Amino acid sequence: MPKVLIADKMSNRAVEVFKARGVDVDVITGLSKDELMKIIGEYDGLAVRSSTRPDAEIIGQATNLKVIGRAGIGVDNVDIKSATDRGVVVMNTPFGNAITTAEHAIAMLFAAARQIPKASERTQNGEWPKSDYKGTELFNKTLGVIGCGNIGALVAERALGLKMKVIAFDPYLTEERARKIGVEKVELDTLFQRADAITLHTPLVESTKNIVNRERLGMTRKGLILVNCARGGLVDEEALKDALDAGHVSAAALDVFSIEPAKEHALFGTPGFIATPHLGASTNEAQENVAVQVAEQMADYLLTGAISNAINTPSITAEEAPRLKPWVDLADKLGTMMGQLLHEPAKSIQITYKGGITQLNTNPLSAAALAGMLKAAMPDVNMVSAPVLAKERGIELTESYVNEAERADSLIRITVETAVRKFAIVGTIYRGEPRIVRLFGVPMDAAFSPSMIYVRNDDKPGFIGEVGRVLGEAKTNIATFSLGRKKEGGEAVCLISVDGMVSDATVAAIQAIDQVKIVDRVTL
Ligand SMILES: NC(=O)C1=CN([C@@H]2O[C@H](COP(=O)(O)OP(=O)(O)OC[C@H]3O[C@@H](n4cnc5c(N)ncnc54)[C@H](O)[C@@H]3O)[C@@H](O)[C@H]2O)C=CC1
Ligand SMILES: O=C(O)CCC(=O)C(=O)O
Repeated sequence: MPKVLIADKMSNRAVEVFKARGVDVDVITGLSKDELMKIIGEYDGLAVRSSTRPDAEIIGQATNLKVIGRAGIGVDNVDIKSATDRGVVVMNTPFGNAITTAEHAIAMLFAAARQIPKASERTQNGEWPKSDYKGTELFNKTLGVIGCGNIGALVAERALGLKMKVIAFDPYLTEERARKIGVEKVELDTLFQRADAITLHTPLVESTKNIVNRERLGMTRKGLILVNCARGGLVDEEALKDALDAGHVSAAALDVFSIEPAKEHALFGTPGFIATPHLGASTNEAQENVAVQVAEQMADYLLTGAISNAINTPSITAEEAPRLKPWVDLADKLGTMMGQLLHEPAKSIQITYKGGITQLNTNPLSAAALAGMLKAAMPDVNMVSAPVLAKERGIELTESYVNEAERADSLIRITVETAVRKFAIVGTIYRGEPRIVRLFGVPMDAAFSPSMIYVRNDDKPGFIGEVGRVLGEAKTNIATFSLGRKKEGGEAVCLISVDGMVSDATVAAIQAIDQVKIVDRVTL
């Protein structure tokens, strides 16, 4: 039974889902990095929010880990590269807390426009400071949305409902989508120049770091309201403090900070400044949504191989997973065989899908073939890490699709090119079993088995008897013997399944047989 650690506080619904699905689950929150490193090796899955930060060192100790699930959207607390290199799937829950976070941004906008927190505090202190708080009406004002994805679009829709004008900057926002949401797509500087209020909804990446900086704040209208419920680091906090102190920015509401938890900050106490402690996703509804979703996704993956909302590998739906399984297995076996028979580095790999299989999601099959091929040199590679590792090693992957397949309903052909040769292996599934139907240009029909001997020989009499003699003398039992040849008397290929692997001496004895050109061992 797979075992999962929930390392951050999340709704107990996650535990209920894991248990109901047959996944063993421990909830241990507040662990130090050292404590987590000591126990992470026991777990197949790690579920986190934002406090736990699975970095390269933690992932390095996670010898059984298959999946990290983020109950939320931002995965900036997870070292995705280390996870990918170790073949660990990283998944998030992209929609479960989006509405709640959009509502928080709108709440922050109102709170900033009317300075509600300070007015409330002073009223409750008995001051009745009515004349100190003349706010800003939002009606008819222009809201600039930076990042118009899930949450940005939800904020835009709500602001339109408040009868604000909404302009948006997002390099990936199409005119069509902008029209559908009802926003005007503008350039970044235009947004800074035209907006009465700006709200941020991008991830923190190189292009968004300090996207609100001193220069851009200088372009804005006097009295600007700024809201950030996305990520700390999007706003240059020092420049914001100066703009608030100068009265150029009238109010700013931050839910997120460049360093969290932000227990002390230069902005604290600045007039017009409002802070919440990264509460964007903190509602019962959102927390239940993300907890249930992350537990279901992780359980699906651990129990069935279905992958949803993964950041670092293609998705496989729950319906697809069982249909793909035999083909993933075939692709892995073909790739593994190829990897063991190649004796020089691959430059490129071409995978051709033929027949009915072209209707399936072939991304996982290509990843499995690559993983199989790389396994000879990198035993820990898997479907998640293989595409990245292949790319890093300069191996070019191309995929092609042919509607018709010869001699079978569906075929997978893997062709690998090295500096000196080009090899191809073709396989199919017949009656539920993976089979090799062509090996290096020679038609054959062979099953895969854990130990195989591959021989390339001249098609001349006496060969089979000689191989039988060598293996008999080595006390090696032959399970199956498959032969194929291009033409009578031409080049032939032979795959022999044996019980247990043969020794170097046996390989040398086969190599010494007259007709033999090449002998190799394949272990699956
Ligand atoms: N405060 C909180 O508790 C929460 C914060 N978040 C954060 O909110 C942010 C937005 O989340 P979603 O809308 O779900 O993400 P999303 O991926 O749906 O949208 C992000 C948008 O930013 C855009 N973008 C990327 N680079 C950009 C750039 N240089 N300039 C402008 N736009 C750019 C993308 O095209 C995309 O449309 C994320 O950083 C997420 O981590 C999400 C949930 C809760
Ligand atoms: O889990 C949380 O409270 C933070 C949510 C968040 O920032 C996210 O989902 O990106």
